[in-house]
Amino acid sequence: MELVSQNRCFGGTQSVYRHRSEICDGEMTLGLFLPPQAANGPVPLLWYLSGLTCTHENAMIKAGLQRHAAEHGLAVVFPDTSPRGEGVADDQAYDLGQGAGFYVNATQRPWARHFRMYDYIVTELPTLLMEEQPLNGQHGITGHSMGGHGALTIAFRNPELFRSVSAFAPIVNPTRSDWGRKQFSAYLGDDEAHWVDYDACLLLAERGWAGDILIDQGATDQFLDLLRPEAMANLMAERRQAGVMRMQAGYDHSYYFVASFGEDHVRWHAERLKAA
Ligand SMILES: N[C@@H](CCC(=O)N[C@@H](CSC=O)C(=O)NCC(=O)O)C(=O)O
Repeated sequence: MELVSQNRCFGGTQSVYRHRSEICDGEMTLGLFLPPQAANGPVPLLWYLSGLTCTHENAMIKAGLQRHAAEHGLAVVFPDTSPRGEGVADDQAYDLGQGAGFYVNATQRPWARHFRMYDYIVTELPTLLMEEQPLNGQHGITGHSMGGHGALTIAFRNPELFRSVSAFAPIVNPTRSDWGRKQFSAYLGDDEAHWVDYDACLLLAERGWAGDILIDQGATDQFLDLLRPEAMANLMAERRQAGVMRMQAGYDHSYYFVASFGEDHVRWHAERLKAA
């Protein structure tokens, strides 16, 4: 990975790297926070997947996770939300194409060549980070909105890699939402059988999750009808799934909401990754 920038941050370092991705067939950018503890030996890694319109930078500069990660000795990676560049397919809408990869492996033209964010997060980037950074192989995953959808679906499908999971205002049931149906149709085609692997509610119903789950959701989020938190709440109750789902009074969908509950999420992951 090529270092783009590095800043001292809460006794650790906040870096930005660029690297060639074989999976996405192009250049990808990411943020990586290393806590002060990483100077003394490998540390666990928390993955933060961002939402629609975000780059690697939004959460890195707005969520305030570094202070809590430094306290608990966790590294945090902030990947981009899609491949980018002039030769990469895009759409004029904010919720399709660049900045809106939905953490799937696209199978349809013109997306299939570059839009392979599921494999990028699950296979290529973990390998690269483990090779080059002081990480101990314990991974937790969280994310916001589209990134919350990514965190839940990726954890549920890869419990051997991701030991802890949480989400902020996730899209929990994209096969029943306009934040999902439009994108899955474009990226995966119209056969809905191919969408099942990317829907957190459908995956949890089919596979369960052996650990517990933390979800925070603003009760006055402007996108509640698209996020469908009630589908996950009902399912968790039906399945008797261990976890905590909190409807936070007065909070919207913004990074003010994420920053307000970031400390709880970092602690959640630290407790579970250190116990692993
Ligand atoms: N442009 C749209 C919505 C954009 C938006 O709210 N993006 C959120 C994530 S939404 C789900 O994935 C976000 O994180 N934005 C970046 C930020 O820094 O706030 C609109 O305006 O309606």
